[in-house]
Amino acid sequence: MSDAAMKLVVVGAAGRMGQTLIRLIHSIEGVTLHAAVERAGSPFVGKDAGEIAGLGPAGVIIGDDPLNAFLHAEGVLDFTSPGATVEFSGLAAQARIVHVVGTTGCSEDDNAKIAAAARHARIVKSGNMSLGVNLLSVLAEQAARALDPDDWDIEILEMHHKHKVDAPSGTALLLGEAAAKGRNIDLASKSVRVRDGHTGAREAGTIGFATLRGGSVIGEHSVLFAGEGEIVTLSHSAADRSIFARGAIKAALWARDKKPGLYSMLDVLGLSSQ
Ligand SMILES: NC(=O)C1=CN([C@@H]2O[C@H](COP(=O)(O)OP(=O)(O)OC[C@H]3O[C@@H](n4cnc5c(N)ncnc54)[C@H](OP(=O)(O)O)[C@@H]3O)[C@@H](O)[C@H]2O)C=CC1
Ligand SMILES: O=C(O)C1=N[C@H](C(=O)O)C[C@H](O)C1
Repeated sequence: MSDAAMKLVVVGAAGRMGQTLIRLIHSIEGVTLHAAVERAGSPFVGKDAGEIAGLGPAGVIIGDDPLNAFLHAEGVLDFTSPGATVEFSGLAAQARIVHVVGTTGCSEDDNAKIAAAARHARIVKSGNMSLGVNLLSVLAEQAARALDPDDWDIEILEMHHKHKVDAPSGTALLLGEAAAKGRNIDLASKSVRVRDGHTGAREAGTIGFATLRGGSVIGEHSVLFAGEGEIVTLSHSAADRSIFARGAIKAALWARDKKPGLYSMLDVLGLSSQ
């Protein structure tokens, strides 16, 4: 592996995560900001990425041509939107660079296209890049395995800022998948994503989701195991977006010498159980 700083592109550079990534890349060793990209027509195109992130001039001007940005880079950090991420996965595969995907709200079809791109590219994708949430998912899987589904109901509660556009959050779904794995069930057929009106009693063995949105909340997640007379709650609070950015940069460095494939943060953090 090269000792030189890894050349990274930030797509969605002017977004909440894009700005956080640019500040963090500037402050840590081993990585350098090679290019910054926004969508064509964005008012941020042509502006200095460092200025937009509040650092002062960085000498990297935000462009709108992702393939050109990827060609001489080694990795792309992508916290944008599902449609954009699908496009970037194809371009990153073409440029043979690492693609770290934090974007949430991807459909099954989007995920299939990203998985196809991973035949030629090293992609690390996770609904949450933080160490804490990935550890929480391991604990949720263990608790779900240990607690009898006839006696313990699993509910996942999340709250995010008012600008968030997808629900349930990528993290809530990641935690749901972990709990489903612990119970050896298929999440899609056992999840209850919405409750409204006369729903009838709760069906044993299902995994429920509840979504709150408001203010500037960065990310709150709880997995509740509700039994007769007691509740076990496993939870995580994000106080700063840098936890996600730090994880994304770690993922890019980890994937630098890996073979093409679709990896998760559990792989990056060494928390994967199989
Ligand atoms: N996995 C994780 O750890 C985390 C995941 N996320 C996820 O990351 C995503 C982004 O979140 P956040 O930063 O808050 O959102 P923002 O809306 O603040 O930022 C997204 C940025 O991407 C830009 N963008 C969209 N499409 C394109 C495109 N085709 N080309 C270039 N840029 C594009 C947007 O531009 P425009 O405004 O013009 O559309 C915007 O600047 C969400 O899906 C969120 O859930 C967030 C935090 C952590
Ligand atoms: O949109 C956000 O802000 C976040 N999105 C991710 C998610 O959907 O879980 C991760 C984090 O909670 C912040």
